[in-house]
Amino acid sequence: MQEAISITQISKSYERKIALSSLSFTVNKGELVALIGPSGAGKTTLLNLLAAILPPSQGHILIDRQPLSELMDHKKRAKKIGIIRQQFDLVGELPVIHNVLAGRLSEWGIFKSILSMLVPQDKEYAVQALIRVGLTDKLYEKTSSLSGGEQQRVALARLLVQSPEIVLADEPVASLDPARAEDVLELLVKIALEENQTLIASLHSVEYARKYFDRLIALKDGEIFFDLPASSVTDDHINSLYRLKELS
Ligand SMILES: Nc1ncnc2c1ncn2[C@@H]1O[C@H](COP(=O)(O)OP(=O)(O)OP(=O)(O)O)[C@@H](O)[C@H]1O
Repeated sequence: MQEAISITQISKSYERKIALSSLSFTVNKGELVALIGPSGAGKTTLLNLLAAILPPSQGHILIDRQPLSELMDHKKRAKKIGIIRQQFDLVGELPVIHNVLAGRLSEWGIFKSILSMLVPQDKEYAVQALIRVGLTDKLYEKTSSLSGGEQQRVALARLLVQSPEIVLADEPVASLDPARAEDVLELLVKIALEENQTLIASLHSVEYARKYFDRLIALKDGEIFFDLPASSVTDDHINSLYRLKELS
């Protein structure tokens, strides 16, 4: 098994708050990992460290055995790591095509990026991606006029166009109703499998985590509470993970 991500003794503090405390684990290429745990456990912080949005206070992160801190070239990093979030990170005022093509920005120079705002460049990438997420007829629609589920599909299409090796998803379906949430999550996992991507997603739904992912890493109070294959996770594990302090 080839290693995609390796973290060693990672800690992160915000002023005096310790958000993550001495975490170590590795993730192999192509693994589907769900991060679960109560609110405030440190899931977003961990994903932000892996995306190099935040620096760790201590410890090392390796991506493909290279220090993440050395992966600073924007284009190279975009090919390695993509991120999708609950709030979609789309520009609502722009037509769908521009938001999808934003996944190509790291490939383009400044001139092509500006030109694309007038005449969309590499349009075929966007068309193909939108076909794969089931939004063929929405190319020129204003993004904010789409439903939440459709907007998250636009974000998935943008990720398809970016085509990173590792996808970090921070609560990707938290703002959707249950039926749409499951649809979008199923699509995210399907794309990861088809593209041979490594996927790490934080999820509030333990049910979806067990159903769609290979491995569950549970965080509690900034530490790993368990790290198990999805098939080995029992109701007792879940109950003690979410049990309130005063009851435990
Ligand atoms: N910018 C910040 N400044 C100070 N404390 C922070 C900051 N961001 C997060 N924290 C704290 O760090 C801890 C971990 O937060 P984090 O957002 O990573 O948890 P989470 O597991 O993603 O929670 P949720 O499921 O509610 O999104 C929490 O106690 C939080 O209050």
